Amino acid sequence: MEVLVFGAGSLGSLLGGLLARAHDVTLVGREPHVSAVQADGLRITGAETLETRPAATTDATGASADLALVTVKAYDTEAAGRALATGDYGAVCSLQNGMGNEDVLADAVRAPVLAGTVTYGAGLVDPGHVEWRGRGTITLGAWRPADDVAAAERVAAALRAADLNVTTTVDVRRRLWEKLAVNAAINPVTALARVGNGALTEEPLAGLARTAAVETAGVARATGVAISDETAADAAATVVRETARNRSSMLQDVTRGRRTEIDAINGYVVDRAAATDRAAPVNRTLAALIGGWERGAGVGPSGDE
Ligand SMILES: NC(=O)C1=CN([C@@H]2O[C@H](COP(=O)(O)OP(=O)(O)OC[C@H]3O[C@@H](n4cnc5c(N)ncnc54)[C@H](O)[C@@H]3O)[C@@H](O)[C@H]2O)C=CC1
Ligand SMILES: CC(C)(CO)C(=O)C(=O)O
Repeated sequence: MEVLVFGAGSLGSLLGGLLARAHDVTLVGREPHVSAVQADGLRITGAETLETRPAATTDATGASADLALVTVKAYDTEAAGRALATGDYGAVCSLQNGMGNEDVLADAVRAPVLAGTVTYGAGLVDPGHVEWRGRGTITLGAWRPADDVAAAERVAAALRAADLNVTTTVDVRRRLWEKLAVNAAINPVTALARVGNGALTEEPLAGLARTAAVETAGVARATGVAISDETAADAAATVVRETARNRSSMLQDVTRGRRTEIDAINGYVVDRAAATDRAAPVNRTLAALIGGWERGAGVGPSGDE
């Protein structure tokens, strides 16, 4: 299969490198990473060590592939959609955190849009070198009911052919909302308190994170997605325990002075709460504090290094 990975940063480089074991992969990224991959290939270290040689480019204009995986940060999805709209793809699949990405892509491209959640962990440590920080699972599904569910099965089979751990779901919206509850609970609390994920096992941060997750579940239900308070709270608490030694992506962003994905996480919860006449005071406060920091620190607009 021809696979284009739009957003060759941490996650995109890891998945693109792993997929290159079985498929014809092109990474779309930025310099100096792209030149390093073109010159010396891509090195993966960590959970496994391997060297692969995907193609790499900074310009996807007019490209075509059986599958485009989107792995840019949420604030770059519109630009990714515009670039992908110039090309021809069998399917376009977002593997990003946060909500709203799939709708942006579906409005931009003609191909079926798939959504996926990823619990693999990755970090780009040097140009041409990505660290595989955790094995995980990819859960995929078709975004719009009219989209071909068979496309999700084809993509899942292709990813499995490269030894990725993939499941499919007929209810990917629910899966995305569950992940949203986890990110809404952990990311801003760790970023604001400047603590690793494990600190959220103890009060007062445990209670704050739990309230953000439960509030997110209430907003999900108001939009027609059935997630119980317990499911959301337990999902967040489980991820806190399983990733106790990790620093969340939002904590890493604020400590590096980079834009965060707050708008697509707690900001999204606040928007959907307003649209369904619900209150989401904890998510609103967390979003306002991180958003206020972003404006005060002058980060963006692309958030890139
Ligand atoms: N890093 C991880 O372990 C995981 C990340 N995610 C999610 O995956 C998404 C990506 O995260 P990361 O890989 O960590 O971010 P990242 O910032 O490392 O990678 C994104 C890359 O996209 C590139 N990019 C953005 N716009 C571009 C454009 N127009 N043309 C070419 N390249 C472009 C940037 O240069 C950057 O290198 C986020 O939504 C994140 O929340 C989800 C699970 C795990
Ligand atoms: C699950 C979690 C919170 C792990 O750190 C994450 O997805 C992130 O840091 O963005």
